[in-house]
Amino acid sequence: MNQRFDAIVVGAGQAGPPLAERLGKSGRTVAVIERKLVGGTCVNTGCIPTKAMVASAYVAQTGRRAASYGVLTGSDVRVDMEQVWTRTQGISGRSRSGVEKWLAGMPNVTLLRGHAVFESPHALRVDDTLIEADEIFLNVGGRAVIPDFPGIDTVPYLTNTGILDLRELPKHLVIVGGSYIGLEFGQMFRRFGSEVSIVERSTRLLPREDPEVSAAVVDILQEEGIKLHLGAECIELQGQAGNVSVVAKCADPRMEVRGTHLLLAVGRRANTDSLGLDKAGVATDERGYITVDDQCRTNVEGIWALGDCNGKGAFTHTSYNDYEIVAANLLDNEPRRISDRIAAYALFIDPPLARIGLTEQEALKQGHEIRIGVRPMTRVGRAVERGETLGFMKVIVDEKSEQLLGAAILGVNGDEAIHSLLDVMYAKAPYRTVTHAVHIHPTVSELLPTTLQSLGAVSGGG
Ligand SMILES: Cc1cc2nc3c(=O)[nH]c(=O)nc-3n(C[C@H](O)[C@H](O)[C@H](O)COP(=O)(O)OP(=O)(O)OC[C@H]3O[C@@H](n4cnc5c(N)ncnc54)[C@H](O)[C@@H]3O)c2cc1C
Ligand SMILES: NC(=O)c1ccc[n+]([C@@H]2O[C@H](COP(=O)([O-])OP(=O)(O)OC[C@H]3O[C@@H](n4cnc5c(N)ncnc54)[C@H](O)[C@@H]3O)[C@@H](O)[C@H]2O)c1
Repeated sequence: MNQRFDAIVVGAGQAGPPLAERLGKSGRTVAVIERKLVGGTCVNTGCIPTKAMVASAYVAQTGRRAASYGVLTGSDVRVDMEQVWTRTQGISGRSRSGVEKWLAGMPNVTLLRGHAVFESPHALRVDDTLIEADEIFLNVGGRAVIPDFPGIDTVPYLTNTGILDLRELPKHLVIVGGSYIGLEFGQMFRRFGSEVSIVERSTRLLPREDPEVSAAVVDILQEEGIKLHLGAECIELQGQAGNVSVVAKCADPRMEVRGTHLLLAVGRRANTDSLGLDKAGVATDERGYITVDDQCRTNVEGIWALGDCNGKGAFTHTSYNDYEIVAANLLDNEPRRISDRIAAYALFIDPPLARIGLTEQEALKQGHEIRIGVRPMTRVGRAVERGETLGFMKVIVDEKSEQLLGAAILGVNGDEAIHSLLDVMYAKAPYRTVTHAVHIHPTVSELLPTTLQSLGAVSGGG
């Protein structure tokens, strides 16, 4: 059977549905093809379920600290994983149904279920149906990398997907990978009551961040009893269900970490290997990401790639921004570009690490003359009042342009407060816009002007 549409969107993740709506409203007939769950990674196995679980973990931790606030709870804090699971699935499921209803109500849009594979540049096969269109938008996302560690075929492991199905608390969770996924799950399960060990190849956690950020995150996690094993080279897996071992053979000294459950969190890869891209002539890079220009256009006329699969971002907000860029260029005659985007992300441990723009290391490497302002959260009134004083704020300013180059807030409410700096960066306004602004007392944001008034000496440039 053959079906023809004006446009096809492959994948109903973060960019596909809003783009389908805009295309449908423009009068085009649109097919959205989804092989699994509408909403993609974020809604079903990523941001939404993990942040729901992080919330449960936060309450558990606050419960343990209750007495220090003068609140008497009367018994030890215990976590019922079955109830955490039910709550998490409820939040994720309601979000998915919302996207399903939204798609069903879109004018000119048809949702087709199945795995899409190219047969030619403008035709995709879904089971026994050939679907054709002049315009094709790929929003196929990614999945967890499964590393080829010796033992991987015999030792049971979890990824970000399987760990969400746990209904009982692991006694000892061993995590390979000390970045976003490893650290968010690591702290969360520690707070639920598991022993947690994190095994990381690099000699420091979050190696892309400035060293003092990595060091402060180490302190936060170790303080909660998480065991960190850094510099873990040449990993080999051993054991069976309930008794797993991660051995780092080249570490000096050789490391062996035993536990009951194993989570692999060593990165993501694009879902481009089963898409038949060769039949369409669509180019990918050496890691399998679809090559795109500044407007998400591939090398083939009439084919675009948006979201995680193009390798230009790895977050929900970057995927959504790709939709905005494609819609602006195609439908609104507005030349929006990926390169206009400022790096922004948060790691949702507690306290969160929020990051925008350049790190200090990146700014220096790019030859900027910079000035740095730092303020510990112990000197932020709101943090003191809340009894959550871990972390610090750091701002990086370009000496010549007087513009903000980047910032990090590792601290309570940092994930919200950082946006006032991000908006000033988008406005390309001088940093004094912030120092002259009057912020609300008592908030974390209130101390951002003060931090910018205390910039240190100039460094770099030469
Ligand atoms: C554990 C975890 C936590 C995360 N937390 C955050 C967070 O807090 N904040 C944040 O910004 N980001 C977070 N992310 C990242 C975020 O989830 C992704 O960046 C985002 O979901 C990418 O969206 P996307 O639209 O590119 O792809 P996806 O959401 O992955 O959607 C792609 C869709 O395409 C479908 N598909 C793939 N191939 C085909 C095919 N051939 N035919 C038909 N359908 C196909 C898939 O089934 C999927 O539904 C997290 C990720 C993980 C794994
Ligand atoms: N808060 C958020 O926004 C959020 C949360 C979770 C995930 N995500 C997204 O998911 C993506 C994937 O996250 P991730 O944490 O799996 O990957 P990542 O690429 O961020 O980090 C992988 C980590 O595993 C380590 N590693 C790689 N190979 C290893 C090996 N052989 N042995 C030991 N350690 C090894 C790396 O050094 C690195 O620290 C992120 O890039 C992010 O975009 C975002």
